[in-house]
Amino acid sequence: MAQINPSILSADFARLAEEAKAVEGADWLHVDVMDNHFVPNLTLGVPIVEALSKATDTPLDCHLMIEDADRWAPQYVEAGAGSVTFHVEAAAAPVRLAREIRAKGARASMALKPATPIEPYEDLLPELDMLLIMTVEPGFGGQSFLDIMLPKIRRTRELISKHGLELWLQVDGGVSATTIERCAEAGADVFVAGSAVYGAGDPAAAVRGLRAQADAATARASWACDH
Ligand SMILES: O=C(CO)[C@@H](O)[C@H](O)COP(=O)(O)O
Repeated sequence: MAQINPSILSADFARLAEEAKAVEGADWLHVDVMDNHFVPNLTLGVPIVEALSKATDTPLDCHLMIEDADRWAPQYVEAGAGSVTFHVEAAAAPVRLAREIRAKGARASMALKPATPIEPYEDLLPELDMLLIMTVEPGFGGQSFLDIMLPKIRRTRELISKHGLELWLQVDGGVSATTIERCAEAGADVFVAGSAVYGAGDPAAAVRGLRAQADAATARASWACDH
Protein backbone atom coordinates (compact mmCIF):
# COMPACT_ATOMS: atom_id res chain seq x y z
CA MET A 1 0.00 0.00 0.00
CA ALA A 2 1.19 3.52 -0.78
CA GLN A 3 2.46 5.55 2.14
CA ILE A 4 1.45 9.19 2.56
CA ASN A 5 3.70 11.41 4.66
CA PRO A 6 2.28 14.91 5.33
CA SER A 7 4.96 17.60 5.43
CA ILE A 8 4.70 19.84 8.47
CA LEU A 9 6.42 22.60 6.49
CA SER A 10 2.88 23.51 5.36
CA ALA A 11 1.43 23.27 8.89
CA ASP A 12 0.90 26.08 11.40
CA PHE A 13 4.22 26.18 13.30
CA ALA A 14 2.51 27.84 16.29
CA ARG A 15 0.36 24.70 16.73
CA LEU A 16 2.71 21.90 15.70
CA ALA A 17 1.42 19.31 18.19
CA GLU A 18 -2.20 19.84 17.08
CA GLU A 19 -1.17 19.83 13.43
CA ALA A 20 0.63 16.51 13.97
CA LYS A 21 -2.51 15.05 15.55
CA ALA A 22 -4.64 16.33 12.65
CA VAL A 23 -2.95 13.82 10.33
CA GLU A 24 -2.93 10.76 12.60
CA GLY A 25 -3.65 7.90 10.21
CA ALA A 26 -0.84 9.07 7.95
CA ASP A 27 2.05 6.64 7.67
CA TRP A 28 4.78 9.04 8.77
CA LEU A 29 5.00 12.73 9.62
CA HIS A 30 7.53 14.38 7.31
CA VAL A 31 9.69 16.90 9.14
CA ASP A 32 11.68 19.32 6.96
CA VAL A 33 14.88 20.44 8.67
CA MET A 34 16.50 23.40 6.87
CA ASP A 35 19.62 25.30 7.90
CA ASN A 36 19.64 28.32 5.53
CA HIS A 37 22.94 27.04 4.08
CA PHE A 38 22.12 23.88 2.14
CA VAL A 39 18.81 25.54 1.18
CA PRO A 40 17.75 29.21 1.39
CA ASN A 41 15.29 28.65 4.22
CA LEU A 42 15.44 28.00 7.97
CA THR A 43 12.97 25.82 9.85
CA LEU A 44 13.65 23.75 12.96
CA GLY A 45 16.19 21.50 14.62
CA VAL A 46 16.82 18.73 17.12
CA PRO A 47 14.85 20.13 20.12
CA ILE A 48 11.64 20.52 18.10
CA VAL A 49 11.99 17.03 16.62
CA GLU A 50 12.40 15.69 20.15
CA ALA A 51 9.26 17.55 21.28
CA LEU A 52 7.25 16.40 18.24
CA SER A 53 8.22 12.77 18.77
CA LYS A 54 6.60 12.98 22.21
CA ALA A 55 3.52 14.81 20.89
CA THR A 56 2.42 12.26 18.29
CA ASP A 57 2.25 8.50 17.81
CA THR A 58 2.94 8.95 14.09
CA PRO A 59 6.59 8.08 13.41
CA LEU A 60 8.79 10.94 12.25
CA ASP A 61 10.39 10.96 8.81
CA CYS A 62 13.08 13.65 9.15
CA HIS A 63 14.35 15.15 5.91
CA LEU A 64 17.60 16.97 6.59
CA MET A 65 18.23 19.79 4.13
CA ILE A 66 21.37 20.80 5.96
CA GLU A 67 25.10 20.91 5.42
CA ASP A 68 27.42 18.64 7.41
CA ALA A 69 24.87 15.82 7.44
CA ASP A 70 27.48 13.37 8.76
CA ARG A 71 27.68 15.32 12.00
CA TRP A 72 23.99 16.06 12.55
CA ALA A 73 21.99 13.10 11.22
CA PRO A 74 22.72 10.76 14.17
CA GLN A 75 21.37 13.40 16.57
CA TYR A 76 17.98 13.23 14.86
CA VAL A 77 17.82 9.49 15.55
CA GLU A 78 18.56 10.21 19.20
CA ALA A 79 15.82 12.88 19.15
CA GLY A 80 13.25 10.21 18.20
CA ALA A 81 13.12 10.14 14.37
CA GLY A 82 12.18 6.73 12.98
CA SER A 83 13.62 7.58 9.58
CA VAL A 84 16.40 10.03 8.77
CA THR A 85 17.05 11.28 5.24
CA PHE A 86 20.31 13.04 4.42
CA HIS A 87 21.17 14.63 1.09
CA VAL A 88 23.98 12.89 -0.79
CA GLU A 89 25.14 16.36 -1.86
CA ALA A 90 25.70 17.22 1.84
CA ALA A 91 27.27 13.99 3.11
CA ALA A 92 31.02 13.39 3.07
CA ALA A 93 30.68 9.64 3.71
CA PRO A 94 27.16 8.47 2.78
CA VAL A 95 27.79 4.75 3.34
CA ARG A 96 29.26 5.30 6.78
CA LEU A 97 26.42 7.67 7.63
CA ALA A 98 23.68 5.26 6.48
CA ARG A 99 25.27 2.50 8.56
CA GLU A 100 25.43 4.78 11.60
CA ILE A 101 21.75 5.76 11.26
CA ARG A 102 20.76 2.08 11.01
CA ALA A 103 23.01 1.08 13.91
CA LYS A 104 21.29 3.69 16.06
CA GLY A 105 17.93 2.11 15.24
CA ALA A 106 16.35 4.29 12.53
CA ARG A 107 15.68 3.77 8.84
CA ALA A 108 18.42 5.27 6.69
CA SER A 109 17.41 7.29 3.67
CA MET A 110 19.29 9.34 1.08
CA ALA A 111 17.90 12.23 -0.97
CA LEU A 112 18.81 13.50 -4.44
CA LYS A 113 18.23 17.06 -5.58
CA PRO A 114 16.66 17.38 -9.06
CA ALA A 115 20.02 17.81 -10.82
CA THR A 116 21.66 14.84 -9.06
CA PRO A 117 21.47 11.61 -11.08
CA ILE A 118 20.77 8.21 -9.49
CA GLU A 119 23.23 6.20 -11.59
CA PRO A 120 26.46 7.00 -9.64
CA TYR A 121 24.75 5.72 -6.47
CA GLU A 122 23.48 2.34 -7.72
CA ASP A 123 25.99 0.44 -5.58
CA LEU A 124 24.89 2.31 -2.43
CA LEU A 125 21.24 1.28 -2.67
CA PRO A 126 21.59 -1.87 -0.49
CA GLU A 127 22.83 0.39 2.32
CA LEU A 128 19.54 2.31 2.35
CA ASP A 129 15.97 1.78 3.54
CA MET A 130 14.61 4.59 1.38
CA LEU A 131 15.71 6.78 -1.52
CA LEU A 132 14.12 10.24 -1.84
CA ILE A 133 13.84 11.84 -5.26
CA MET A 134 13.12 15.56 -4.93
CA THR A 135 10.46 16.64 -7.40
CA VAL A 136 11.09 20.35 -6.70
CA GLU A 137 14.25 22.24 -5.75
CA PRO A 138 14.41 21.77 -1.97
CA GLY A 139 13.71 24.74 0.28
CA PHE A 140 10.05 25.67 0.08
CA GLY A 141 6.59 24.15 0.08
CA GLY A 142 3.95 24.97 -2.50
CA GLN A 143 6.17 24.73 -5.61
CA SER A 144 5.09 23.12 -8.88
CA PHE A 145 5.90 19.46 -9.45
CA LEU A 146 8.83 18.90 -11.86
CA ASP A 147 7.56 16.47 -14.49
CA ILE A 148 11.11 16.07 -15.76
CA MET A 149 11.82 13.96 -12.65
CA LEU A 150 9.51 11.15 -13.81
CA PRO A 151 12.21 9.37 -15.88
CA LYS A 152 14.53 9.41 -12.83
CA ILE A 153 11.77 7.82 -10.72
CA ARG A 154 11.31 5.12 -13.40
CA ARG A 155 15.05 4.43 -13.67
CA THR A 156 15.37 4.21 -9.89
CA ARG A 157 12.46 1.76 -9.69
CA GLU A 158 14.19 -0.37 -12.35
CA LEU A 159 17.41 -0.40 -10.29
CA ILE A 160 15.48 -1.41 -7.16
CA SER A 161 13.85 -4.28 -9.06
CA LYS A 162 17.11 -5.30 -10.74
CA HIS A 163 18.81 -5.71 -7.36
CA GLY A 164 15.75 -7.25 -5.68
CA LEU A 165 15.77 -4.60 -2.94
CA GLU A 166 13.04 -3.77 -0.42
CA LEU A 167 14.03 -0.10 -0.65
CA TRP A 168 11.17 2.43 -0.44
CA LEU A 169 11.10 5.11 -3.14
CA GLN A 170 9.89 8.47 -1.86
CA VAL A 171 8.96 11.58 -3.86
CA ASP A 172 8.71 15.05 -2.35
CA GLY A 173 7.61 18.36 -3.83
CA GLY A 174 4.43 19.34 -5.62
CA VAL A 175 2.75 16.01 -4.85
CA SER A 176 -1.02 16.49 -5.04
CA ALA A 177 -4.22 14.94 -6.38
CA THR A 178 -3.13 16.03 -9.87
CA THR A 179 0.42 14.63 -9.76
CA ILE A 180 0.42 11.64 -7.38
CA GLU A 181 -0.82 9.13 -9.94
CA ARG A 182 2.04 9.93 -12.35
CA CYS A 183 4.53 9.44 -9.50
CA ALA A 184 2.98 6.11 -8.50
CA GLU A 185 2.86 4.86 -12.09
CA ALA A 186 6.55 5.78 -12.48
CA GLY A 187 7.48 3.71 -9.41
CA ALA A 188 7.24 5.82 -6.24
CA ASP A 189 5.62 4.18 -3.21
CA VAL A 190 6.11 6.85 -0.50
CA PHE A 191 4.61 10.30 -1.08
CA VAL A 192 5.35 13.50 0.82
CA ALA A 193 2.57 16.07 0.55
CA GLY A 194 2.58 19.44 2.29
CA SER A 195 0.15 21.94 0.80
CA ALA A 196 -2.10 19.18 -0.61
CA VAL A 197 -2.68 17.92 2.95
CA TYR A 198 -2.44 20.97 5.22
CA GLY A 199 -4.08 23.23 2.66
CA ALA A 200 -7.14 20.97 2.62
CA GLY A 201 -10.16 21.59 4.87
CA ASP A 202 -9.80 18.09 6.33
CA PRO A 203 -6.12 17.03 6.34
CA ALA A 204 -6.85 13.44 7.43
CA ALA A 205 -9.36 13.02 4.59
CA ALA A 206 -6.79 14.46 2.16
CA VAL A 207 -4.32 11.77 3.29
CA ARG A 208 -6.91 9.04 2.67
CA GLY A 209 -7.77 10.48 -0.76
CA LEU A 210 -4.13 10.67 -1.87
CA ARG A 211 -3.49 7.12 -0.65
CA ALA A 212 -6.49 5.79 -2.59
CA GLN A 213 -5.31 7.54 -5.77
CA ALA A 214 -1.76 6.25 -5.37
CA ASP A 215 -2.95 2.70 -4.68
CA ALA A 216 -5.17 2.72 -7.77
CA ALA A 217 -2.32 4.06 -9.93
CA THR A 218 0.12 1.49 -8.53
CA ALA A 219 -2.31 -1.32 -9.33
CA ARG A 220 -2.25 -0.18 -12.98
CA ALA A 221 1.54 0.12 -13.10
CA SER A 222 3.75 -2.48 -14.72
CA TRP A 223 6.51 -2.10 -12.11
CA ALA A 224 4.15 -3.29 -9.36
CA CYS A 225 3.29 -6.53 -11.20
CA ASP A 226 6.81 -7.92 -10.81
CA HIS A 227 7.01 -6.70 -7.21
O1 LIG B 1 11.16 19.32 1.25
C1 LIG B 1 10.28 20.01 0.86
C2 LIG B 1 10.57 21.32 0.25
O2 LIG B 1 11.93 21.49 0.25
C3 LIG B 1 8.90 19.47 0.88
O3 LIG B 1 8.71 18.53 1.91
C4 LIG B 1 7.77 20.44 0.85
O4 LIG B 1 7.41 20.83 2.14
C5 LIG B 1 6.60 19.80 0.20
O5 LIG B 1 5.57 20.73 0.13
P1 LIG B 1 4.53 20.69 -1.07
O6 LIG B 1 5.30 20.84 -2.34
O7 LIG B 1 3.87 19.33 -0.99
O8 LIG B 1 3.61 21.81 -0.78
